[in-house]
Amino acid sequence: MSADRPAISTSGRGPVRSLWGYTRGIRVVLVGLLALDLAANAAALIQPLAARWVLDQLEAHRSVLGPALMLAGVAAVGLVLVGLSTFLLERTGQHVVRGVRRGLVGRVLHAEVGVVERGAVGDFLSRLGSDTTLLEEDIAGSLVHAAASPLTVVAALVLMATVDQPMFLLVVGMLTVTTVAERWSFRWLSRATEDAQARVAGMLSGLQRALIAFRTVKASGTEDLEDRLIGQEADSAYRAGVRAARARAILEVVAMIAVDVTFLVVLAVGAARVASGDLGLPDLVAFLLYVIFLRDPIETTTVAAAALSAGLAAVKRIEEVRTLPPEPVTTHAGPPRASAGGGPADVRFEGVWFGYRGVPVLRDVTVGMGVGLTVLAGPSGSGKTTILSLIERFADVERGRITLEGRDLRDLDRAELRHRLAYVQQEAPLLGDTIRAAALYGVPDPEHADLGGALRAVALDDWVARLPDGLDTVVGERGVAISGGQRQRLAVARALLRGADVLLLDEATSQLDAVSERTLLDSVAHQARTRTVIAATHRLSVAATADQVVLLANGRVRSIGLHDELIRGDRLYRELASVGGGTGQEAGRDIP
Ligand SMILES: Nc1ncnc2c1ncn2[C@@H]1O[C@H](COP(=O)(O)OP(=O)(O)OP(=O)(O)O)[C@@H](O)[C@H]1O
Repeated sequence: MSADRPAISTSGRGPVRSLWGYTRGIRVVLVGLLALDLAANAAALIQPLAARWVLDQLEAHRSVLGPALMLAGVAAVGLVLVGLSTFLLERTGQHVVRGVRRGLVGRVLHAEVGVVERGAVGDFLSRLGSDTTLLEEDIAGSLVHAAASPLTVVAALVLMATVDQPMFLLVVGMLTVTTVAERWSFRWLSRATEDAQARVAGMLSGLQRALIAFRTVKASGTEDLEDRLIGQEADSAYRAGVRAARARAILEVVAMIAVDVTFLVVLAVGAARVASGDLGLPDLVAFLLYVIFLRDPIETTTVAAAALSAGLAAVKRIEEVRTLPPEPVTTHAGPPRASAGGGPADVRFEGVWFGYRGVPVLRDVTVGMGVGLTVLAGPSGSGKTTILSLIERFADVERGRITLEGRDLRDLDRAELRHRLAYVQQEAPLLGDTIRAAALYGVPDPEHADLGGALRAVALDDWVARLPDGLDTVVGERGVAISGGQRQRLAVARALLRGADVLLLDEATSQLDAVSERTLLDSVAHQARTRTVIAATHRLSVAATADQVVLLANGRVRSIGLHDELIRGDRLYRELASVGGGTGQEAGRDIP
């Protein structure tokens, strides 16, 4: 199969709205956390006033014990509140991210086959991993702080206004200039973060591609080439990361300069006003303490806003996966006619047309496939796998219809349909870490499944018996510890155990030796006595025992008949049988 892989399309919703959407269900908690954060900040806000009280008491030669105790008490309460709110914020962030991650996994697994196959796997992984990690920092660090800290700044400003209005206006002016300057850095930061995340995704996709084809990479001596290509993505991610770090550093420095310059200006202006008698010394000290106090919420606001803009870049990428369309649900699906294992199920294609993104692949295909073995033959690219995919409803036909027992597949619930089918895909990947788990994967009633019988049917029983751990032998997620032929046979065993009415085999014997293939074909033939077995293959040895052979060429049904009939009557088939497989669509065009 071939497939070009365009990037995952962008979603229409703005990232801020999406981020807000993630907090559904915990908004009350967030409000509580905001209150906690504000209480912690309020405790800090009281301190300058308490300090002024201490100074006033000193000036008036009165006892400072009361105000001093209050100062210490407020500081202690403030510290406890800060610790509590930091922990609860982190926990809430983790909670939100868990929900987003689970949602993403569900989305990808329930999306349409075509949509997922067009996206690069590494890209999905990076969105699930590093993008959601950024989001976690974002939620914990910014949502609440970004709301609480500006409020604290406003409260500090209000208190400043009560102390001295001219100096209050001075502080407001300086903060306004700072905010405008910071906006530039935010944009810069957001772009750089988005770029860095996309590069990390590119790096993961590249590595994943190279690891899947690891032996080919080794055999082709292209380790250095792959190293360079993947390394380039890592370099680009580094450069984007540095740009983001620069923007973040500038932001923080701008914020700190603003506070420091404001402090100096307030000190100079305030000292002049104290000298002229317009301002009392305790007022100036309280005012200066407020300016120093501002450093913290301003820094927090800046860091939170920086995390927010970085997080929003991640949200954008997360949303692109979260909005993947799921496989459409058949709302008008009626009750199933028979359950899996319930007997004969014929599949009919009636004038079926289908293509991938506008390029026709199947053209007016009409064929019936009932109980027995149907072999789909034809040159490479003639549409054999596509026929199996359409039966599984990985995609729907464009024109015509496919029926199962007379009912249009589009009228059947997908899950119900797939329950009645068993499919062995070309690469026969194994899911499950042991032989037992791999063979029972997706089997409806694993406790009562005849595992031994299925392994015998595919001639794996002797091999398994010789293994020290038998059925519990670990074969690895991708079955790398076993040979290609054994993997195929295990995949067929799994399909047999599903007890489905229709068995779909895509090149399921391509890696088997003649003896193993014979054994497997006998099992298939046995299955075909009561079931519909449809096998796409280049190995026309399979076709010799078939009840019918459907020869495809250029997406059309060229001939239907028994193997011997086609050998006698079709030159293309004869050629395919003699060379053991087609070499391309050309064969279909050249031979009349
Ligand atoms: N996901 C896809 N996106 C775009 N084109 C595709 C996709 N899958 C298959 N095709 C194209 O459709 C045509 C038929 O492919 P298909 O895999 O059905 O052929 P096949 O007969 O099974 O080939 P083979 O024997 O080589 O496995 C090919 O030209 C292929 O490039």
